[in-house]
Amino acid sequence: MDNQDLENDFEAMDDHMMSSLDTPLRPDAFDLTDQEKIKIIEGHFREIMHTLGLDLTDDSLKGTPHRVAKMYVKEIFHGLNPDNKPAIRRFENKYNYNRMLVERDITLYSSCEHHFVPIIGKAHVAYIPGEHVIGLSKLNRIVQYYARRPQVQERMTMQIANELKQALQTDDVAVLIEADHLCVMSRGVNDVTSSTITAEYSGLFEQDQYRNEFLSHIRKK
Ligand SMILES: Nc1nc2c(ncn2[C@@H]2O[C@H](COP(=O)(O)OP(=O)(O)OP(=O)(O)O)[C@@H](O)[C@H]2O)c(=O)[nH]1
Ligand SMILES: [Zn+2]
Repeated sequence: MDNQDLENDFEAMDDHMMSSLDTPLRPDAFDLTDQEKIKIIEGHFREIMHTLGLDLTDDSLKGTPHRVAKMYVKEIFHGLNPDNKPAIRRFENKYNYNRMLVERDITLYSSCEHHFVPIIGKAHVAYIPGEHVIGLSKLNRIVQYYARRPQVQERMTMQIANELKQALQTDDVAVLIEADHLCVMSRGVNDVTSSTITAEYSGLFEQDQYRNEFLSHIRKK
């Protein structure tokens, strides 16, 4: 293998690493309107319920296909559509606040992409402002946007960290997610006590001093 091959190989690897951070979407993912998606999903979900043997003329069940379809498109998978990405306005860091800002215990509801059952947990995020700050609630909104799609926890953690870096124009960000996966708790291995922790540290947070400060803040109650 000559140098050029090696370089091409690294580039391909880079591309792969970049794109593997994105939620896998079809190129024509946004050709349908929300209303069209709801209609199609409703039909498929009716089929699933019918196949399971449920009586769709029953008063309590007949609205379920539509409810599930609307919930998928408008609520729990709302973050698949980039139109729903939170608008984030950057403000000048007028106060020159340059210590750590931690937003802890952010409620996180997501869905496991392997089983389509809930992932429930908390996200803790931190950054060290450079020239810019953003509104506090935008940190929660970024977490919620990436949570509201079929996910694996590792990718969700990285997606949130990357978005924070872009929004805040700094590499000094930390994200830690602790979550319970219903697919582990209520089926399969049926383990109700284990939980999953993932973290991403970049910039100054790669240093022990900053990482430990972040960890001590999120441990305090
Ligand atoms: N790495 C990772 N794995 C996950 C996540 N959520 C669910 N999984 C795992 O995805 C795996 C899917 O594996 P399979 O063996 O195909 O699925 P399964 O037969 O239902 O597996 P069991 O859950 O062991 O019964 C399971 O081990 C899940 O626990 C996640 O966020 N990250
Ligand atoms: Zn799962």
